Amino acid sequence: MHELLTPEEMGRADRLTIESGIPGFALMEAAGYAVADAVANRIPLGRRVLVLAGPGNNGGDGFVAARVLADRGYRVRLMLLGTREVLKGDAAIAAGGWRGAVEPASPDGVRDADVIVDALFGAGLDRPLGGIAASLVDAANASGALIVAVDLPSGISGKTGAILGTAIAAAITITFFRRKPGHLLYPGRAHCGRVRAVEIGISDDVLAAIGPSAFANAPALWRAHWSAPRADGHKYDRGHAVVVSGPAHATGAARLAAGAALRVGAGLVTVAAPPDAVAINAAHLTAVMVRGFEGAAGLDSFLADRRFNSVVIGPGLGADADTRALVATVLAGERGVVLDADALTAHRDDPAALFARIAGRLRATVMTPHAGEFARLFPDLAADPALPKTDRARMAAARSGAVIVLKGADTVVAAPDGRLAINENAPPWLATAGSGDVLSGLIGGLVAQGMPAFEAAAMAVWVHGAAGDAVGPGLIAEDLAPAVRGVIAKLVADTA
Ligand SMILES: NC(=O)C1=CN([C@@H]2O[C@H](COP(=O)(O)OP(=O)(O)OC[C@H]3O[C@@H](n4cnc5c(N)ncnc54)[C@H](O)[C@@H]3O)[C@@H](O)[C@H]2O)[C@@H](O)CC1
Ligand SMILES: [K+]
Repeated sequence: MHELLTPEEMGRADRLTIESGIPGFALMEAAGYAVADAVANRIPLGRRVLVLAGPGNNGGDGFVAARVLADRGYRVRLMLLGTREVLKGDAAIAAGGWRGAVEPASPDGVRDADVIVDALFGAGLDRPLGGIAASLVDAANASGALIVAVDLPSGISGKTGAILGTAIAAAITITFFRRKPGHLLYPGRAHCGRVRAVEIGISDDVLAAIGPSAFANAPALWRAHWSAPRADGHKYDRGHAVVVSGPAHATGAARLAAGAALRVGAGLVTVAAPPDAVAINAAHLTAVMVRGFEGAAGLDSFLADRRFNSVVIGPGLGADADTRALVATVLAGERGVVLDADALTAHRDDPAALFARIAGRLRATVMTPHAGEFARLFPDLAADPALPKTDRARMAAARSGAVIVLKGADTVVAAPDGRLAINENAPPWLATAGSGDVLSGLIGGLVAQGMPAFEAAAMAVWVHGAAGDAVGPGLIAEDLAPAVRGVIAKLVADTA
């Protein structure tokens, strides 16, 4: 159930199902029943329900839910946005089954309800809410009633999670078949409350025919590409990750990354340090090894050892020409590379030169920008307000040839081939100094173990979120690597 469908893909799922012989109204009935069940599961019989129905099929679902809830003994009122004549097709049939009064839309009438069923707009929302629709939404939000949204909170784009005008703040959202990107992307996510995707009679064959390319970031997406150590295994089977350290005054980031790479299962991890930073790194590290190198030429001979199979570079380095030279050296080798922080910012004046180096590579390349770093490398994509975060990440991946981890509360991982994962397990405690260094180390550790770039990046983002969740309030970056242990243990147990 980790596949996501855009509203457009969901419309295709609907059409393919209807073409296969299932009437559209059967889908609407199933949808309306599921909404009624969601209300009935939480609210005692006899309570007051107000259904806000819109002019399209989302409103049709609302009519069905109203009928079912009234039949079950709830006191149901229904308010319609527009006149009955606007209802077409299945929505008109659904309205025909509703025996109660149809109240005209009026914000003043949005009161005296324990529950509001928001069936104003779903997948068909195509412009910002204004006028009476916006007033109804604002009145519902202010009413204090528990709001159950049908498919999407009205005003939220299912494709992008953007608020179009104003939007319902739901406690529960019942969506159909599969979730939509707008349920996972902010600000939409914050408006959905708890989201449940329910079956309404669309078959998995339809899913296969559509071939979704966006997914919620869950173990099902990458678990098959990661394995626990073999019983007869050896540390040399688990890869050797390298993390490049900054100078003496900026070494902590590399150690955070190195510790994370080791915890997530790399067999060996070495911090490659400039001469002035060897001693300080060595003083702080135990299982992680330290070796010195001097300049790009020094790093090049260091990396001549083919057993190193991933390199994390950027944290603590400084956004300057020396860093660009080190990055060029690292990218010239045939091993997985994670570019983070200053390795990205150092290329702000000529991102195309960086992308040209990545283009020729055969091995995994992952870039992990936060929004600011992203804007430095992809200023046009960042500045285009019409592009949702998903499209920005996808276009950046296609342009650069790297897997892009566009970080944030709803981190998006995009592959150059268009595959996309939206992460949803990161707690706000992760927004703290050094947290990103840990993430780049996790990716480097997984790439060292032989995982492909997209799967490694998605798994690392998920492990990072789960570790952050395990630590909880008061989290500092140093807590994350130790917490990875429990996350991996649970992953192994769950999929044993
Ligand atoms: N696609 C499917 O598989 C199924 C869809 N169903 C329901 O159908 C919904 C989609 O139905 P529709 O495509 O009719 O779309 P909606 O019911 O979401 O809305 C479409 C109507 O709203 C109008 N509209 C859009 N934005 C507006 C705005 N800002 N202000 C005023 N009017 C606006 C449109 O002109 C159109 O009349 C889904 O969200 C879901 O609830 C369900 O019945 C079950 C099956
Ligand atoms: K809705």
